[in-house]
This record gives sequence, structure tokens and C-alpha cells, in this order.
Amino acid sequence: MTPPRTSYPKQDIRVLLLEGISQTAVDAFQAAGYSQIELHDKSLPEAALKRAVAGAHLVGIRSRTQLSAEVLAEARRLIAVGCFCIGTNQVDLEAAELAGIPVFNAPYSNTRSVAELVIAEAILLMRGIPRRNAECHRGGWSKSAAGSHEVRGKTLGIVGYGHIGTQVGVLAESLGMQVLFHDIEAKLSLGNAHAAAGLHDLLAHSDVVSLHVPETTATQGMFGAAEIAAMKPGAHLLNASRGSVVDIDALAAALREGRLGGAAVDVFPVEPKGKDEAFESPLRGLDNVILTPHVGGSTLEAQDNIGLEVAAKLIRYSDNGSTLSAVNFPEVALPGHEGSRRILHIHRNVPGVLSQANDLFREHGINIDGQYLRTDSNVGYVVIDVTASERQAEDLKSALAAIPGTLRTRVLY
Ligand SMILES: NC(=O)C1=CN([C@@H]2O[C@H](COP(=O)(O)OP(=O)(O)OC[C@H]3O[C@@H](n4cnc5c(N)ncnc54)[C@H](O)[C@@H]3O)[C@@H](O)[C@H]2O)C=CC1
Ligand SMILES: O=C(O)CCC(=O)C(=O)O
Repeated sequence: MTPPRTSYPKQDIRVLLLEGISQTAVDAFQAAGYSQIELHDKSLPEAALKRAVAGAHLVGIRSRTQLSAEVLAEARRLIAVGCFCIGTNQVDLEAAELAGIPVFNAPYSNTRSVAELVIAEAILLMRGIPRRNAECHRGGWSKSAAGSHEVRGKTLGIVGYGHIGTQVGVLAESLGMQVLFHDIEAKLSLGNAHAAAGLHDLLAHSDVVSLHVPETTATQGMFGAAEIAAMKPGAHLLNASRGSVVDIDALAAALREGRLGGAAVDVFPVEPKGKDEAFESPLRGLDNVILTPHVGGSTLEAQDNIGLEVAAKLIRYSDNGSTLSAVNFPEVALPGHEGSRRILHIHRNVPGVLSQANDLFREHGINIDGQYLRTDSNVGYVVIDVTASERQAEDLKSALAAIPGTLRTRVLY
């Protein structure tokens, strides 16, 4: 006997996972009954991406895949997007929302990995190790203490005192560093960290400056020639946030001229799509610079946790309709719906849609068991649990889809 349908038919749901997302995500989807999983170990060029997303219901990406409005327009079956990382700047979040597509991410799972790398780099730079390492590779032997310092007692300036910035601060204090931070929001200082009077105050007092801001219109280009010039002579700059935050040519010039002691850079304005593409940067070839290929969050621990976290969010939305922790969508936390059909209606947030929806239930003679609504300035998301046959639920879905302003409707059984 065929078991009763308990959710949208999972055998029909196609999951597309790009950029080498962890096996833990694949295992989680399979354990939840999703069998159509297409895996790619890198991001796809735009034309191939458009073809791939056209058939997908759930798409998982990391930081390299650009889900622009044009790409999303091709994704007509798309139910939800999972960013298996923190940053969501690679997705046109508003276009996704207006297409009725919630976007999820993993706001915490790789933060410790970034913080550990940053601390290691701060120590290596303060000791002048990148240059000494490069010299040894060339057969040199500059055994000298010149330009080599302990981090103990030195000042670390953290720009963006969020999940990563605060962890960097705590670890730095455990090494005996003084911590200054600058954030656009008022932030609780952890340990003995102090809020600087402003960005330039922080720059004037820090031996090492580490950037931990998200990419926003305000942070794009926020660290340019003026900010670099405001740093202490010989100080070090670390950027593991986003490549667009720093003027890379200005940074390269300051490093070449010796105005800065060194830098560690993990993120770049243009990053290769995969290992087949060459990495180009004005920082290449500079001995006082640690270059890493956007691996701040790339530890096995972080990736395994991210795989579990984001897959769970996508599965929960697909099975249950919950949008809790979506970054671009009204958040609705939903109980189970055993014994009820669940109808999801995503619409533009304009007056009258909800009353028309409720009228439909009355006209169809269907009693509402539960109703959950959240809105933001763009979109309304209403979830309606009903006692109805599968046929009645499908009829309601079609009637709801005809309400002007409707973006998406789905039925969960
Ligand atoms: N290199 C890598 O592999 C990774 C990079 N990242 C990047 O690190 C960024 C930060 O991550 P989290 O700390 O988790 O984010 P978060 O959101 O917890 O913290 C960011 C902080 O920056 C502050 N901020 C925003 N605009 C600012 C401005 N103009 N000036 C000063 N402060 C500003 C915010 O108020 C917030 O406190 C992510 O958005 C992502 O781009 C994250 C993980 C891995
Ligand atoms: O590991 C990745 O793909 C991206 C990491 C990152 O930059 C993020 O989490 O925002």
C-alpha cells in the first residue's frame, strides 16, 4: 500500500549543491527522504548556472556563486536558497524575496575557524615570518630579531565587532594583546576590549588591524588610501571579510613602499571560480603578504557543521514551511501539521490580499485550523492549516494563486 503523503512529494524535489558543499548536507537531505541531489565541486559559469537552477527546487551555494536577479529569473521552480556560509552578498536578496524565495545561511558555524586563522596570521606578521619564509625558500638565511615582535602587549584593532570580531578579540586578549574595536552599532565589549572613538582613532593606535565587516554599500571601498595612511607606520592589515572592502591597489602600494609592515588577505575583489582559473592580484609576489584563497571558514569542522545547519533549514522549510532565520524573508516558526493540510501563500505586501484569501476559505466551506502570518515591507507570508481533502487543498491552492499580488503558493500534505 502506498504510504500517505506527508509532505510535498520529495522524489520530485531536485536539490542542486554547488561549490563542494560538505557531505553532511548530502547525508541530511538523503536522511530526510530527498533523493534527487546534483553535486558540483565548484561554482558554474553564468550560462551553465542558469540551466542548472532552471530545474532545481532547492539550491545550495557558497560565496562564489552569484545568484543575480537574472539568474533567479530562470529559476522558476526554486523554493529556497541555502548559502552554506555567512555572507549572503552573492545573492540578490530582494529579487529572491520578490520571487517568493527565502534565503538561509549559517551565521555562526565557521566563525571560530576565521578567528583562529586571523590570530595565527597576526602572530606570523608581527614576527615577520612571511618574509623570512620566502627568503628561506630562496636559499636566504636572515637570522635576526629586526622587525620581529611578540604580540603580547601590542594593540589589535578590530573593525566590525560581530560574531567573528568578538571571537578574535577574546583570543587576542588571551595572548596578552590590548583590543580596540570599531563598529557602527553600539556593542558590548567582551573582556577588556575598548570601543575606539572612531575608525581613525582605532587606526592610529593599532599594531594590527583586522577587518570583519559584511559587504554592504557602506563597507564597499571603506578601507582606502586614507585609512591605510592613517594606520601606524609598520602596522599590519588583515582582511578576511570581503574583497570589496579594501582598495587593493592602495594596499599593494603601501606594502611595496614599506609604509605597512605586512598584510594577510583571504578575500579579493575578483576571485577565481575554481582551481582551473589563475589567481591575479597586485599583492602577488610581495614577501610581506600572506595570501590565502578565501579559506578563512574552510575547515572540515566548520564545513561539516555548515552542511548540517543549512541543510536542516532548507529541509525544514521544504517539509514544514518554517522560515525561521531566513535572511530576506518574513520569519515564521511553525509547529508540525499532523492531521492538517498546510497551505503556504507568499504575496506582495499590499492591502487586501489576506482578506481575499480568507474569503476563499469561506467560499470553499473550509474551516481554518491555524493561521500564521508575518510580513515585511515587500512580502507577506501566510501559512494556513486546514482540514481538507487533497483535492480541496489543490483547489484552494489554485484559487489562492489567482489572487492578484500572489508570488507563490504551495501545499504541504
Ligand atoms: N574569509 C572567510 O572565509 C569568511 C568571511 N566572512 C565574512 O566576515 C563577515 C563578518 O562575519 P560575522 O562577524 O559573522 O558578521 P556579523 O554580522 O556578526 O558582524 C559584522 C559586524 O560588522 C559591523 N558593521 C557593519 N558595517 C560596518 C561598518 N561600515 N563599519 C564598522 N562596522 C560595521 C556590524 O554592525 C556587525 O557588528 C561576513 O559578512 C563575511 O563577509 C565570514 C565567514 C568566513
Ligand atoms: O567558505 C566559503 O565558501 C565562504 C566563506 C565566507 O566567506 C562566508 O561564510 O561568508
